[in-house]
Amino acid sequence: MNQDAMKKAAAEAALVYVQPGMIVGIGTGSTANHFIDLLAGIKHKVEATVASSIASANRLEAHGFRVLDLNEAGQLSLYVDGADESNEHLHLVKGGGGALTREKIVAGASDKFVCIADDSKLVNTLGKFPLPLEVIPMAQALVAREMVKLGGNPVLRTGFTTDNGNIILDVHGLEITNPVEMENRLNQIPGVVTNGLFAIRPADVLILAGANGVRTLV
Ligand SMILES: O=C[C@H](O)[C@H](O)[C@H](O)COP(=O)(O)O
Repeated sequence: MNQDAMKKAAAEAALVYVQPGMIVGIGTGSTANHFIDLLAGIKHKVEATVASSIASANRLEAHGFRVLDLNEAGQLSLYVDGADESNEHLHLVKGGGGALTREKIVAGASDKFVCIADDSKLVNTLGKFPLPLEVIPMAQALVAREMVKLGGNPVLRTGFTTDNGNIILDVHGLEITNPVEMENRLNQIPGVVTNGLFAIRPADVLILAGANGVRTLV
């Protein structure tokens, strides 16, 4: 099974969390795209969706789903999304696709966060995948200096603007031994809109697909 087939298998296993009449929060990225396409097969169960990016909203609408504004939808029962890394505590690094801010908002408004991934994403210590920060453009240099002080190497994601009109700094080489402490610390830096650590609000369920099948961590 190749990596994309594993992503699809993880997405398929998440369908059981969709109950009739739900408004489902939907993530962003290639694994979330598989989930959207598979969800279309049980569209009758889904009352509506809330998307974490313009790209996912477009894909959902192309399948004929109703896509609501989060303020209109209120608290959601379920959010399904991929990740770039997870540890065994279901602390995540996200934002490889640049959608981290809206993802963190929708995850924060959801009772259950089901993360779907191929099993290469499970790591002992987070941080091998460069940590994305969404940054207000005028704070780029300030935030970059703060990252160097923390031992990181910030790299501007060139030619990329987030759905919120901001830039992304990908921070290489950060040692993330305490993800909750690091997430809190990065949240204090002026100009950082969101950091890609999802540790204060981790996933509730992690579905991992590998060569030997699918397993679930809770
Ligand atoms: O901003 C993007 C998201 O956090 C994605 O969920 C993450 O990058 C994983 O993407 P993929 O499913 O394409 O591996």
